[in-house]
Amino acid sequence: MKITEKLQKAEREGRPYWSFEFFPPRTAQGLQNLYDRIERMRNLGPEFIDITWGAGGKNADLTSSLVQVCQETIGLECCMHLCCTEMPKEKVEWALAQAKAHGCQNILALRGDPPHGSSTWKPTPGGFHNAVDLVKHIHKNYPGDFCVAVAGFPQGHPETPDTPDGRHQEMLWLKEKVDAGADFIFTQMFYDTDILFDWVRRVRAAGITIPIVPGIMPIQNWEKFQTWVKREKIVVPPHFYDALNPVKGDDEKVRAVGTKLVAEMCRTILGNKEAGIKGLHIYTLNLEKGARMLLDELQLEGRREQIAPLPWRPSLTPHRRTESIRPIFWANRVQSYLSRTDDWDEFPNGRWGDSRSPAYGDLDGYPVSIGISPAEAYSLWGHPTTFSDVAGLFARFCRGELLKLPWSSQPPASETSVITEQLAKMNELGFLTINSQPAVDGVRSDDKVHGWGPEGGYIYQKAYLEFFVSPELLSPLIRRIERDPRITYYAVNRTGDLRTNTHSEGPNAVTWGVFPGKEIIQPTIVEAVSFIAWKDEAFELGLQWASLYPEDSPSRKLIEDIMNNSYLVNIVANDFKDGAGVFAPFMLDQKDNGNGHVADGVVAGLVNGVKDAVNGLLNGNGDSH
Ligand SMILES: Cc1cc2nc3c(=O)[nH]c(=O)nc-3n(C[C@H](O)[C@H](O)[C@H](O)COP(=O)(O)OP(=O)(O)OC[C@H]3O[C@@H](n4cnc5c(N)ncnc54)[C@H](O)[C@@H]3O)c2cc1C
Ligand SMILES: NC(=O)c1ccc[n+]([C@@H]2O[C@H](COP(=O)([O-])OP(=O)(O)OC[C@H]3O[C@@H](n4cnc5c(N)ncnc54)[C@H](O)[C@@H]3O)[C@@H](O)[C@H]2O)c1
Repeated sequence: MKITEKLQKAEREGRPYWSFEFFPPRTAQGLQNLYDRIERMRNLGPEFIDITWGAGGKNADLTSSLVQVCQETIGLECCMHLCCTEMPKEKVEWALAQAKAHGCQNILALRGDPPHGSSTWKPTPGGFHNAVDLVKHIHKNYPGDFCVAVAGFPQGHPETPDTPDGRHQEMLWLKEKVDAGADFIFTQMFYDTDILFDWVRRVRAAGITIPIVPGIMPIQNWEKFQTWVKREKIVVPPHFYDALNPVKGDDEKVRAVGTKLVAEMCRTILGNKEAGIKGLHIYTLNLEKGARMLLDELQLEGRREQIAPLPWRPSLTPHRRTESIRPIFWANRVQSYLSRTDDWDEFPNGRWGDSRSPAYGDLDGYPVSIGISPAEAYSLWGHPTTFSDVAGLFARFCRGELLKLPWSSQPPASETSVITEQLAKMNELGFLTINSQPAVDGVRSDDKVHGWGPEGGYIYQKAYLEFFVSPELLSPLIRRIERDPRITYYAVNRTGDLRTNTHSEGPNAVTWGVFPGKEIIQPTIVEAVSFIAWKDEAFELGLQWASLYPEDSPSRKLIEDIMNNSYLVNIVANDFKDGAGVFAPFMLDQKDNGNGHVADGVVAGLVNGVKDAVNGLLNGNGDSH
């Protein structure tokens, strides 16, 4: 069924509607778990769901098969996102034909963000320039088959100048999409309803009468909230921060307070007669609880009553087909570990979660983006021309003298202060760090530096380091790491050459908390699958940094070379009682005695940033066998 018909029906019945957005998960296990989650979330009564389109057609197969399963098997009306980025017409044809074959009658026609490795959008030869071209193409080639939605930006599109002329021009382009046959508008996320209402007024004044469906991003935890707000440059009203700042260290409280704030925002939207908005589109980020809590808080009319329970049938997830009793008791506790609760991956969402979670890689529905203009990059990082210039930037960041790196959008966390000098030295030695945590052996959960989670608990961490390094420095480092059985590592280059000394594919918990009356909470893990999924993003960010410099410039070439040649490495010092152990293989303070220690003057040489000298020395005498 077309979404416009569903919206008209809800309006005739005088009830609000809501819908959910999901993205194709990054890992196979995440996908399997998402099917079960969507099936459960069907009971929250969404009028329809939509599935995002991976940047540049990446995961196009996955978007298409998610649409198929949701439409045909789970029985939810789907809207498939479709972008123009890196999509020649044949690929667009394929996607539309598949959607039609799967019974999907709704497409969100988008231009898409710039392709991988580029900070500006360029059309693909033989493809489309703007969303409007896609809208026209769909109606011309599939007359009557699809209801077509388009995107609208209450705060203005980031590429449009924020001036009266810019805003006027953007409205004309939105009107052009509508005149080309768009049936309704999904908005970008926002938290300021005044901005939304002002935009709706301008949309209506421009003669656009089609329904507007506002995009609502629940506040799931502090990190995600911050990431999205910064990434999309979303204006947040001061009362949001007044309420969230005091609880930002406790994810459970952030979600509770955030739910109330967002619910109040939704009530304001639905209650504004002039705007005439009748429903909400919830960006779930593939998580269940935020959407559920928001709908519970809103108590919208028609919630639950309208939903007939699904008849029991085997799970869509193959390894759960043998489970015979659902949903409360499971046949086999170990096998059903993941589904013991519907929110096993919700709290607290750690630095990087469990790759089995459908929510793993939640930025992946959208293109990876460094989110920085060339001008900002030059002012932050200048124009590096030697490896030591780059290493110097990393070292300065670790010492708190630089606000951002392409991989680190915020200054180092306070917990990093205890290892600042070691990190800075590592960078000067050629190990470009992008992530770290010190070891922690049972500090209280309300500790100002290392604490997190509910009151009355204790926190533990294994020391962790993640960095880029040249193959020349990697080999001796690995030999030194392998002398200490307490240290595990993964190293992978851009093309996927993986080295590790781990013997298990399963997760290695690196942060865990013990709290009164709860299971152990293990928010941060290291494991091969998520590391491999993450490495694409890590290298991509570096290449985007390079692309901010003009073609053929020394800075672009230098950073591209580093990304193309380096390995991304993570190491875990599993003995969390030995805080210094993680730095031992780097021999930050030692002198060479010809027996496995760095040669006299090498540190000084490295500090001066003479990369070739470093590599030569470490290869020649810095490493022993
Ligand atoms: C609800 C929503 C869902 C999204 N889902 C996805 C997704 O699944 N996958 C993904 O990769 N991205 C997604 N995005 C991001 C989106 O692709 C980007 O924000 C993109 O930059 C804009 O897409 P658009 O369809 O609005 O493009 P367009 O309407 O083509 O606009 C792009 C830019 O060009 C300007 N413009 C518009 N028409 C013209 C014209 N005729 N001539 C010249 N300039 C013009 C606009 O003002 C704007 O600055 C989504 C965004 C929203 C709001
Ligand atoms: N290994 C994996 O499987 C995997 C998967 C996904 C993401 N990640 C990592 O997770 C990060 C995103 O999580 P986050 O938002 O918690 O990260 P973050 O940028 O907030 O940093 C996490 C910790 O690393 C420290 N840190 C930040 N930049 C650093 C740097 N340049 N050098 C040394 N330490 C630094 C911070 O002080 C903080 O303690 C990514 O940057 C990536 O490194 C890893």
